[in-house]
This record gives sequence, structure tokens and C-alpha cells, in this order.
Amino acid sequence: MSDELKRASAMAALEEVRSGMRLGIGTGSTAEFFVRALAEKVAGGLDIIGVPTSERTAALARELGVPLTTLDETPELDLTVDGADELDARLQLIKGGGAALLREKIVAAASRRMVVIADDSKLVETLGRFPLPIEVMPFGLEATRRAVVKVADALSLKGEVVLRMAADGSPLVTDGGHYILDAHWGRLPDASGLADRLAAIPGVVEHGLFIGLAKAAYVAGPSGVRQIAVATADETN
Ligand SMILES: O=C[C@H](O)[C@H](O)[C@H](O)COP(=O)(O)O
Repeated sequence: MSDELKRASAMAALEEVRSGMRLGIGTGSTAEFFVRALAEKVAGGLDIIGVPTSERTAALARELGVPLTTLDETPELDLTVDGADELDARLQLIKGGGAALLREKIVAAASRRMVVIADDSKLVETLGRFPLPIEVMPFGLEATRRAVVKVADALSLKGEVVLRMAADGSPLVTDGGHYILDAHWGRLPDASGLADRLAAIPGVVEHGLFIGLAKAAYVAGPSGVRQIAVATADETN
């Protein structure tokens, strides 16, 4: 069921893609359905270029014939389509389950619009059931981990902060050459405040809280795909 839902959400987001667009192309199993469907449209004549958010997505896009560019060549994007590990009704996200959060956030921030694709298992009332990925420098790892724990203590967040390991038993190394700490804190009542505090820690490169970046989400469930949108500031005046 889940693959069908992931595919349905990806197809809904694909409806937003027009020839001439400069795209940010997400990472993960849901984004993979988007890349494959996008490649079929490209084969049918859709004229787009894309910035991949990971080496994994870049390899898949190249294999499928999706034209790629870089943020240096194309620093302003029209639309980024990406998955999420969790999203709430305000479209605050947890991302990084696949260790791609840093490039994903850079690409999303360079995009006029970012939309999320997900099955409805990702939709939560309050973020935090999914452990929060935090990308950190290998240099000073234990000092950084303790600084992260100190922030958690200050916010009364309890739970392990664990170094993510690769299959071979060594620390997982991201595309950017960094490590990932996974914070098992449970419910995060103040995601925005936590994001600010984590960002202030010198050894933290980036964290998986995406606040104010997503403009819409296509969430697929048994009764179909629904779009969740957040009003932009000018729309609320
Ligand atoms: O680091 C990986 C990304 O943040 C993914 O978008 C996220 O983990 C969701 O992946 P999936 O669609 O496979 O659940």
C-alpha cells in the first residue's frame, strides 16, 4: 500500500511541473517515484533542469535521463519536490532519515516554492516521533554531542542522542563528509525554538527541522491525495 501512496503523492506534485522550470529534486523512496515519473515526462518532451539533493538522487536522475545542473550554475530554482520523515499541519518537517538533509535544505531554501510528497503515515500532530537527525562535524564530535544534550536539557527534552552508524559498523558519512546524530527526544512542542538553539551550536552543520520552507504538501491516503498548504504572509493580509 505504501508504495502506491508514495507514487500517488509524487504524481500529484508532478502536476505542478512545467517546461522551462528549474527544479530541486529530493531524496528518499518517495522522491524516487517523483524522479521516475519526471523522467517519463522528460522523455515525452518536458523541458526542465534539476538540482539533485544527494549523490543517490543524482545517480538515479542521470540513469533515467533527467537533465541536471548545479546550484552554482542555477542558483535560483522554481520548485523543489522532496519527501519528509514527518510533517505537521503547519508544514514543519523532520527530514534527514536518509542522511540528505543538508543539501535538501540548501536546495529548498534556493527555491521559490518547495512542496512535500508523503504518504499519510508521515503526518503527525506534533513532530518528534521520528528521531531528529542532526548533521555534525566529525571534528569535536563528543563536544558537539554534549552541547546538543545541553540544549535538550534546557528544553526538558529527554532521550538518547546517538551517532548514526553505517552498515559496516563505522560512523555514517554524509555526502558533505559529516556525521549524523539522531536525537530520540519524542514530542518536540517548540520545533522552531529547538531549531534556533541547535543551529547556534558551532559543531552542528545543519539539523533536520525544516521550518517555514515548505509551501504545500501532497499527502496520499486510502481515500486519495490531499493538498495541505500554508498561507504565505502576503496571503494572510
Ligand atoms: O534524508 C532523506 C530525506 O530527508 C527524505 O526525504 C526523507 O528521509 C523521507 O524519505 P522517504 O520518502 O524514503 O520516507
